[in-house]
Amino acid sequence: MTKLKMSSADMVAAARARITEVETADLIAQVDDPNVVIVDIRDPRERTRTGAIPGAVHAPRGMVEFWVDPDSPYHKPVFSQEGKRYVFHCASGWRSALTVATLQDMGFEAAHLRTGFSGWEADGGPIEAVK
Ligand SMILES: O=S(=O)([O-])[S-]
Repeated sequence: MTKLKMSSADMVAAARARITEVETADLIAQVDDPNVVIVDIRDPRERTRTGAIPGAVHAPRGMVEFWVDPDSPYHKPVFSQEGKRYVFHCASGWRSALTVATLQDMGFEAAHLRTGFSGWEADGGPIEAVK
């Protein structure tokens, strides 16, 4: 078997060491804050199965770099709002850590929810159904 230069766990740890992590209780307290944009990068099936954070923007992980980039043909204006704080999340905080580290490299400021949606659910954060 091929020995990888870096494991996925190492990549997540390296990303987490250089990005801003938001605690679940803090994000629950900010869920209605109009200056906070929560971005869900999970797959549609995960969202349908578990529901989602109310008001969260869904951005498939595979498109995030293109959606935030104003020079990309795939840019989404939701990522060009002045004065907003962007907080990305996935299920357990691994994909969002890698995503936010990449966005940091691009110069796009964002944080991630450390525990992901699983922590949100466990801590009683509000959830809306996704069809
Ligand atoms: O990437 S993950 O933490 O949602 S498994």
